[in-house]
Amino acid sequence: MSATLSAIDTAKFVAAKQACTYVEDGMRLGLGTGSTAAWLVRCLGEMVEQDGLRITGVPTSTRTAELARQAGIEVVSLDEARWLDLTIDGADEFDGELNLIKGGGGALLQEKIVATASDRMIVIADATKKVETLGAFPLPVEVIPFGWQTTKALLEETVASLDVMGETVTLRMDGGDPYVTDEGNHILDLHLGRIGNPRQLALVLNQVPGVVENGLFIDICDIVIVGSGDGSVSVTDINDGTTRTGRIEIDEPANLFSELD
Ligand SMILES: O=C[C@H](O)[C@H](O)[C@H](O)COP(=O)(O)O
Repeated sequence: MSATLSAIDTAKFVAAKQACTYVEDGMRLGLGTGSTAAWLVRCLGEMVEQDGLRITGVPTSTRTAELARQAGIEVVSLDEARWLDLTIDGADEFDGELNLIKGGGGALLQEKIVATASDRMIVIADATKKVETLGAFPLPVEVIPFGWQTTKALLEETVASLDVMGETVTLRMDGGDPYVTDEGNHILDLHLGRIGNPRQLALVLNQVPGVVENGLFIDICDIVIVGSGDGSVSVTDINDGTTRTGRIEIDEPANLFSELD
């Protein structure tokens, strides 16, 4: 096993490390899902173990719950926590207004509920996630299994009348079977190419019977932290309109990397 992080893992790691500077003792935290959020969970676990940080975490998927427990983080349900100080999560795309596409890993429903129940949401990402206009990444929509083909047809009809480039809708598969979310639902991926009006689309999609939630996060994210392979980070805060840059020193990547396996 190599002790050197790849540029993409370094970018994710430094973004996660920078996000940890927002975490204070006693906080109730929403813990995102995905490869970037996994770095966050590892970094938080290290702070719990080495610095005695006391936090409770509400995971946004069974995968993250398992990872958090392994990292020594106290895990509670959202109903136990009720309201959270901060949620830190990854994203598939974000634009200049910090609107997001999420759900590439299938966890959008719990992620949106948890982020919405938080005082603040921070997204951690590498630079590939930044886009001028959302939509190159297929937009995930969680639908109930009952009548999903009818829901798919209704979604195709719906997006055809909106300001988007493509209209193809595909059922996400897992091997030979439809992908099943933590809530027992399926995911329809909307290949839109370009989303002209994400705010309108987010509202319209949720009007289609069978749709549980869509992966557009509008007015939910407060801060985006972008990490780079050289250890630099940029922090954009939508509330005060600032972007700051800095650098994270990566002193012991080998130790953190060894926890990946
Ligand atoms: O459902 C998954 C989540 O929305 C992830 O946060 C998103 O897909 C980004 O994942 P990653 O950090 O692995 O690119």
